Amino acid sequence: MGIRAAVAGASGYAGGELLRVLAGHPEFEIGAVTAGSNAGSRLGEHQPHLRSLADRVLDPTSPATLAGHDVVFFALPHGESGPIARLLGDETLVVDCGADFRLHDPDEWEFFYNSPHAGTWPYGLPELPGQREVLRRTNRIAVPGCYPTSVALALFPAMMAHIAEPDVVVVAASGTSGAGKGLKTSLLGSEVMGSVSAYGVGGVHRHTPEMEQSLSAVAGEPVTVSFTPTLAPMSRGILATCTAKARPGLTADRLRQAYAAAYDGEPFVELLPEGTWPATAMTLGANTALVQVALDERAGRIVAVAAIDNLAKGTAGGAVQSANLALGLPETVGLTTIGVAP
Ligand SMILES: NC(=O)C1=CN([C@@H]2O[C@H](COP(=O)(O)OP(=O)(O)OC[C@H]3O[C@@H](n4cnc5c(N)ncnc54)[C@H](OP(=O)(O)O)[C@@H]3O)[C@@H](O)[C@H]2O)C=CC1
Ligand SMILES: CC(=O)N[C@@H](CCC(=O)OP(=O)(O)O)C(=O)O
Repeated sequence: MGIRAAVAGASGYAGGELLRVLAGHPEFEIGAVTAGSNAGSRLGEHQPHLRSLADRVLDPTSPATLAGHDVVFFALPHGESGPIARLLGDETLVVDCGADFRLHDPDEWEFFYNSPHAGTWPYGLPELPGQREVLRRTNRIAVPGCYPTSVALALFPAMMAHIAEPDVVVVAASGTSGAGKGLKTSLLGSEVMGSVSAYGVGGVHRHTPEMEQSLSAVAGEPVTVSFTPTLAPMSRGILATCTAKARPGLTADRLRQAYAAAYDGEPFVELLPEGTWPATAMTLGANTALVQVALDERAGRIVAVAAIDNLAKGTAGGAVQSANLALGLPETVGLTTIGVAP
């Protein structure tokens, strides 16, 4: 008998990707699959690509339907997981793909999410210094946001090596699945196709404090991030272009050495060969983050670029990677670096 896992929010994009990963994972057995307004319907109506699970019926999302599992993955809108998670016992590993438990500072939470802070759980990004050990000893995991995953992986080596000033500019492009399944006019095919647009401009996007939290912890000093998200006409993928002023005397060799050292032996993050730049298409369907870095000597800035699949390393793959650690399994089991193309 495998590790029994429930997925709350199974009709959504993140829930669907969790089920795709779990269905191919040798240690997991899929238990309850739950939803909100779509409870009572067949999973196959919402996730037609998950053929072997098509006849499963979605239960309502409640402590009763989620009880009795070894692991519960939440893929609900933020604000929805906290009240239910509190009622699950310590014997259950709870992994929240939503934002509820990511931030340490309650004031930052209230400012960006306009609701009371639910609390803080260990952050599910094993690549951050010391985080793997934290995740091996926890029964609660806050999965990072998709943009913050890409930005932390692009910049933490520079912050850790103290070769970058703590003042960062990020422009990142996301595919439309990042916004979830909810219908929004700006996400209609006719609006998105053939155009790239900025949104959440001017320090108002809720992922900004999460990026600052990770980078500040690694740098050992407050790091400010000016973040501009953009929406690109693709269904999956994030390409984050991040720059920070270089500390005096930094050389291109020293910069590359810092990144090579940080990612040596990492199973899911690859520093690409010099001259090759990440593209979202290189990561689709894989739990991979691809990183490249250069020193812009004219401007005196470090330029780091990361590509991920927002639903894979950016959500479900990252969630399973962290859950593997918390369950004492090999970190890589059930996850792949082999993507799909075109
Ligand atoms: N999409 C992405 O790239 C990423 C998403 N995440 C996070 O994952 C979570 C889910 O996102 P995503 O899959 O994109 O969103 P979707 O809108 O695609 O799916 C939301 C899911 O939550 C269910 N749901 C909605 N409201 C309620 C409720 N009140 N009670 C119970 N269930 C409810 C929906 O069920 P129903 O169909 O019945 O409405 C659906 O299953 C979010 O917190 C998001 O921030 C994190 C990183 C990246
Ligand atoms: C394209 C798009 O709209 N992206 C979403 C990313 C949010 C996401 O999924 O992250 P959370 O887990 O923090 O909700 C946005 O900018 O709000």
